[in-house]
Amino acid sequence: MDSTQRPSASLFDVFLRLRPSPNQSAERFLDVEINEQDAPTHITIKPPSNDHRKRAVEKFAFTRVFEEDAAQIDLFKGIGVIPLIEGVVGPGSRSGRDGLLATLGVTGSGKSHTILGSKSQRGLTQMSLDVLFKSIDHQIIDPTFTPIVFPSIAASDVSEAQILPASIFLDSLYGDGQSERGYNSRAQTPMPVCSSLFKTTPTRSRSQHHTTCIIIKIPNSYNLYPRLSNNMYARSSISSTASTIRPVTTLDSTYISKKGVRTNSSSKDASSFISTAPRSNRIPRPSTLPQTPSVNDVEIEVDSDTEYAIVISMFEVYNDRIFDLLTQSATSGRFNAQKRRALLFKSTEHSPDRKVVAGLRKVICGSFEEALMVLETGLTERRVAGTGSNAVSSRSHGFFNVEVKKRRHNSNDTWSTSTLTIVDLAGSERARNAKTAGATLAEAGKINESLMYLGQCMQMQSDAQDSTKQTIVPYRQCKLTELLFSNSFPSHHHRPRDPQKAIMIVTADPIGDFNATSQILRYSALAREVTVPRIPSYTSTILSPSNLPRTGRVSPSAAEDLDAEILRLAEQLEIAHLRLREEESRRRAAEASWRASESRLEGLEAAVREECFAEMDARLETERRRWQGAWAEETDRNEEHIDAKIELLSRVKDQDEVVVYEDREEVGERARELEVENERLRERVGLLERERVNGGSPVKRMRVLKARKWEVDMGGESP
Ligand SMILES: Nc1ncnc2c1ncn2[C@@H]1O[C@H](COP(=O)(O)OP(=O)(O)OP(=O)(O)O)[C@@H](O)[C@H]1O
Repeated sequence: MDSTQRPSASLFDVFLRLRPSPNQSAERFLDVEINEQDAPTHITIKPPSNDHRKRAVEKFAFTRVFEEDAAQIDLFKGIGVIPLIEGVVGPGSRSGRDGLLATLGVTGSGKSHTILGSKSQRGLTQMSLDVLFKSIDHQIIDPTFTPIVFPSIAASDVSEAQILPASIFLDSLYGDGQSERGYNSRAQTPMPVCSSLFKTTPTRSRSQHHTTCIIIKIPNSYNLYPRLSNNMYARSSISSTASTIRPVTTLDSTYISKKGVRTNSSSKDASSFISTAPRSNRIPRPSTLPQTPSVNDVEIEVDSDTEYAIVISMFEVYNDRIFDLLTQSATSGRFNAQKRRALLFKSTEHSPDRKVVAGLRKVICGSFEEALMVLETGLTERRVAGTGSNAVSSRSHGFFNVEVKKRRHNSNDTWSTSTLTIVDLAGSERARNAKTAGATLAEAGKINESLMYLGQCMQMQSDAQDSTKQTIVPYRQCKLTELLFSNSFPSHHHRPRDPQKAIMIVTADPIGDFNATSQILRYSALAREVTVPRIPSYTSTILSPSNLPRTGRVSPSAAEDLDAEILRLAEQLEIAHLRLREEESRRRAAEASWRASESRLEGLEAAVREECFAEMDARLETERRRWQGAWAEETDRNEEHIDAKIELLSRVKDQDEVVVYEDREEVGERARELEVENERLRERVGLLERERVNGGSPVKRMRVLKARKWEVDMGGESP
């Protein structure tokens, strides 16, 4: 069992992180196999001693195992997050490659701690953002300072999103004068001092490009904050001429979102979401968030001739439905799932080859602080409810998307986009342990179901190791697996793209729930092995009649042997159970992929039918036209024939008498005359024919041409 022998096309690098336990004396069911030369990659699990039914020892292989003493920074540097960010940024002038970083584990095992950090420690998300912003600091384009770029950034979005700069987004939620001053100082557009309505003011972006934006004085009756009003008008000016600029209340989705595409939320005008936004004290303050571990020593390669824009969006998958985390008034502290509108994961007009979450609100962040505030805002919105297993348990799968847009410096090129997606999965749990009830129990059911599907998909990865067969990953079974895997395979569309690079961190508590943990390890590990301690079989000897005393009682030594045999049989039974469960999960996966293939076949059949019908229709039409042409030709010929007959008859009728020649010479003379006459008439017919073709009625001309064309099509010679 070697974790390094993974298939080259493996979907995830899988790392295991063990959670430290405050209770050092508790019995561990999980042990790490120490590797003298290298970092550990294997663990074994043994059922706890109080569980008498099971004795099988299972061994699992991971890309790397991080023990309890591993710090956040060890994870950050040890699992390949830095290459992942580099990939997304796209070193040099290369375009980026999407990256996915996710955590998986039993509830309370440390997923959120790893990915989002704690009160004192940053998580992988914050460290990734820090490295990203630090690396592109001087090349980042912020529409607050460079409003002219806003339309091009918005136009590069393919997901019918509602895009807005962070300053507007944050002000709309927290704009009661309590925003972080550090943040405000960046967004402070000069107050209008002009007496006229419009004034052009040169502004300077962080990257030192001179731009001009229009500052407009807004009447206070709009109940907006002056700074916000100015910002918004500055943005309005991008797409409007002075004469068409409308009051702030009419700033609408046609400006904010991509051309003409309106989402539910974006159909509200800006003032409505601003004026209804609650004014809360709970504004996230970057300065109070943890500053450690520091990633100042981490550098990634960026192209100096490139400018970047960072667009952040967040959503959660709750009960198999997708909800935007940046649309609700996060600071309200209340949550009303009824009011939230689920979003679709679908192909859009601008993204026909790839499904995207359509209609999200996306925020352009010009700085690390802004990104942190947006992240905190989304996290507040995320559904969090206390359960028996974990006091602050994630009840949904949270997705944090960082889109890195890049284009040549100072150019009008379109932006290319790569996305780093960070996922904090909800934890699996046993309802019995979690003591959940009602809606929370139903949530747990959905969470476990989606994780089961995820498990099936991941198991394909370890199965692919043993077989040379191409495995089909049944990822279309639920939203979660669709979102995680739909980008995992190479695109054969006209715009080929690399599959995403993905990292999965499995978190486990070595003294936690054995059953739940072992289940997750089984499907997430890159390889697995089951062993049972061998006990010789005494059954035949013990139970042989010669060994049984005549009294019918079993001697103490025979009883011990019997116990051992029962134990051995119980272990074999346990292994059989394990294998059965595995087979069942394989069967489910096979059924799912069978269903997926069936639906694909149905699609193919429909497409082929469609094609056949279209071809048949086209042929019928050609045949009909050909027949029509032939019919018209025939009619013309008949008409001519009848005309000729009539002419002949009328000529005969014009002759008063019929002359009978008896002299042979006279007959010959007359025959020659008739031949000459005949020749003359032929010439005349030819002349008339040509006239008819050149100067006849257009309809007749068409008929003749069609008939000739048909003769040519049918292999005849053109005249
Ligand atoms: N490596 C660690 N070091 C220190 N504390 C940790 C570690 N991992 C987890 N914890 C602590 O354990 C508790 C539970 O962790 P966390 O909330 O991250 O679990 P979770 O897996 O995200 O749970 P859920 O799925 O229910 O959201 C938290 O108080 C967290 O601080």
